[in-house]
Amino acid sequence: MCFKEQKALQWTRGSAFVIMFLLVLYLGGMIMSKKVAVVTGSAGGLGKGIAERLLKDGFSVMIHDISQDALTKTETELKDLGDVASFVGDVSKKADQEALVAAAVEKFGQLNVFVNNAGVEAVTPFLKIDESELERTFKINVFGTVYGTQAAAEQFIKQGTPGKIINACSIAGHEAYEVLGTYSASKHAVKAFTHVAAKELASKHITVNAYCPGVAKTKMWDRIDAEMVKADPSLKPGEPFAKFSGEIALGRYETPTDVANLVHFLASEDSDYITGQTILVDGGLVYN
Ligand SMILES: NC(=O)C1=CN([C@@H]2O[C@H](COP(=O)(O)OP(=O)(O)OC[C@H]3O[C@@H](n4cnc5c(N)ncnc54)[C@H](O)[C@@H]3O)[C@@H](O)[C@H]2O)C=CC1
Ligand SMILES: CC(=O)C(C)=O
Repeated sequence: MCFKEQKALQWTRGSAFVIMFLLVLYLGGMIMSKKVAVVTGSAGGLGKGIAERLLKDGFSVMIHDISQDALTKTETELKDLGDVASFVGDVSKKADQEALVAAAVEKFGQLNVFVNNAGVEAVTPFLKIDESELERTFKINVFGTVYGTQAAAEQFIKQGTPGKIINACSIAGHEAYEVLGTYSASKHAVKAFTHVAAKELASKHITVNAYCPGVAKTKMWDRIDAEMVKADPSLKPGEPFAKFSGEIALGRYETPTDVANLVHFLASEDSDYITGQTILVDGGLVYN
């Protein structure tokens, strides 16, 4: 090979190396710049709707639930929408929440949004509320929200990036409803923790807000309806749901999409100047 040919070969090799290097940098940047969201309790109901919307928004999403079977089914359903992975855990256990954040970071490289969606209802006349109901409801709805917020905030601080925490509150966090005393109290506690976490974490560029749905026809409301009928035998199945949703000004019950539209906004840069807010998304039911 003559000197000219050797030079040309060297030049070609050098250029190929530079192009490969730039490509790796570009693809790496693309992967790292893709924002990552975790949604707890997202095997079904409102959480699944939120996960679906965030995937469509371009987030990589770690879905999560206590129910392995439901979670696997949902992951399969969502996988054509984008980067989705799943993690089984119990929000009421601090170690599970830390493991959830670690799994999201290991899978997708970072964390940007954490949605404390998982929650349970409790339907009992006040005089019959017992220790096990108080413990279960507060452990999942309140301890779960605190542990999720702590685990996510620790990760944002470690990354040195801003972050967004979005909690599931409820109309029951603004009003208190008969036979929903324990549930209402737990959602009032979620509201209080949303306020205080927003105040304490603002200096770290972490925002904390909540969505407060009204009456959505998920499995939760199917159970509430059944329990309300049990508590008042004069009611027929479907009547409690019809009574609650009949009071909605916009004339229809809520869908997961209605809730996901608000969470989409709270997860986006458009909400960067909003923190400590518990926003009603109820079609016109509670006004404050
Ligand atoms: N459905 C409604 O009308 C309203 C719901 N909300 C709130 O929205 C959130 C979602 O509600 P829905 O989708 O209706 O409930 P849902 O009962 O239909 O779904 C909740 C999901 O959370 C999971 N989950 C329950 N306990 C868990 C735990 N310890 N750890 C991990 N996952 C757990 C369940 O397996 C389920 O997949 C809840 O926080 C609820 O309180 C608030 C207002 C109204
Ligand atoms: C389920 C719920 O959040 C209610 C009844 O307010």
